[in-house]
Amino acid sequence: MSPNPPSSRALPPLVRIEGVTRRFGDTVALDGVDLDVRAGEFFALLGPSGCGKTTLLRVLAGFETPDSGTVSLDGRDLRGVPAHRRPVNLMFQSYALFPHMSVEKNVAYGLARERLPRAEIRERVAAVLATVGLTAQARRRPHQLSGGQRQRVALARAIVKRPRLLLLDEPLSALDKNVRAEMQLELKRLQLEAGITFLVVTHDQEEAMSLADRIAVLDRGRILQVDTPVELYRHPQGRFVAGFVGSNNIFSGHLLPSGGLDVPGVGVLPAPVGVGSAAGLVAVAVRPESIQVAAADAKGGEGLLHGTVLDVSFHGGSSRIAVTVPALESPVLVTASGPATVTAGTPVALSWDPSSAVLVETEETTWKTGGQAT
Ligand SMILES: Nc1ncnc2c1ncn2[C@@H]1O[C@H](COP(=O)(O)OP(=O)(O)OP(=O)(O)O)[C@@H](O)[C@H]1O
Repeated sequence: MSPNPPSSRALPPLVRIEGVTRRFGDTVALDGVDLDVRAGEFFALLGPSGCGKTTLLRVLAGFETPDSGTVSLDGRDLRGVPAHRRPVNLMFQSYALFPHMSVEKNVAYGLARERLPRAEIRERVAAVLATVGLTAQARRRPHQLSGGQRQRVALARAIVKRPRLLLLDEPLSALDKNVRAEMQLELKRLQLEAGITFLVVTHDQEEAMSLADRIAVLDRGRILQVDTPVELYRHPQGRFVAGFVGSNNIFSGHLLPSGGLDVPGVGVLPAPVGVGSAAGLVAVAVRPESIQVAAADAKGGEGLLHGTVLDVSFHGGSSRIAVTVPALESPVLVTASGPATVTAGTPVALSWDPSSAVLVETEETTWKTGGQAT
């Protein structure tokens, strides 16, 4: 069930970020960022290391002041509102638990500082510990807990204050892979139950895809695209997003008026249809699962990409095949369902439906995305 029913889309955003820029010396950490986050949304900021994700969270939390631009929450300008007076909570990467305090004391800490009545604190802490499944561990200290349990304590501590907005900086990065998958589900459940808007920062695209209702992709302090996971995957705007969100094969060439993409040294490949003509070099992306692989002696040669299997790996439900193609810098990646029928060293021909190819860059758009290689 979507926590963000269509009717809520008409509401004004919970968070509105307009033209926010933050520089550190010569580094432009945030470069004119505009972003709206809706109430009740699970929103992810996704981007490579150093793109400005943490700085944006710190601006929202009130730990960082933008050089220019504004941030408002529920329509209220946050300029001049100190961090502790914002209805916002930031959960740190390291969880920052007090080692000498029990789980329940860690969770109660923020409420005690607000001088709430003891009975209310006890009640709220007990309720939130039950929500995160830590009632039995209430008396333990952080070092007596597993990584996943520590993460739950940090979440409990953030949720118990009932913020309007919870900011999570790489919340699952300290956990190993299996626990991470479990905690992703847990985070989603908690978000729905607590009814709090979550803004999570991650450099892990799979994590962003599985958690978020919408994702903003950042690179070098700029937002490149804001969309649902499905839209980002299907319609990436630009080469960077195409290469960063899910794996992709990107071919550079010229679109032919008769159809097809003429890739220098390779030949004419199936290209997207209905994109009109674009002068100059363009980049076309084809997802690994859209590519069919066949033995190289398959009939015909038109629109086929010939290469040699470099590597095959089996992942349970699917296989990943890497194919080297002379004149292309990186191997072409193919995902086949089930075990692969080809082995390393086999000459193969690759093909795909033109409709599965997406035009992600033209010379006109290159400057907007910075034209990064992926
Ligand atoms: N206090 C600071 N002083 C100087 N430079 C800073 C400061 N904080 C951040 N930066 C720089 O600003 C840029 C953005 O940093 P930020 O921490 O926001 O990136 P990030 O996307 O969160 O990266 P990561 O995923 O590695 O945490 C980086 O180049 C970083 O070195």
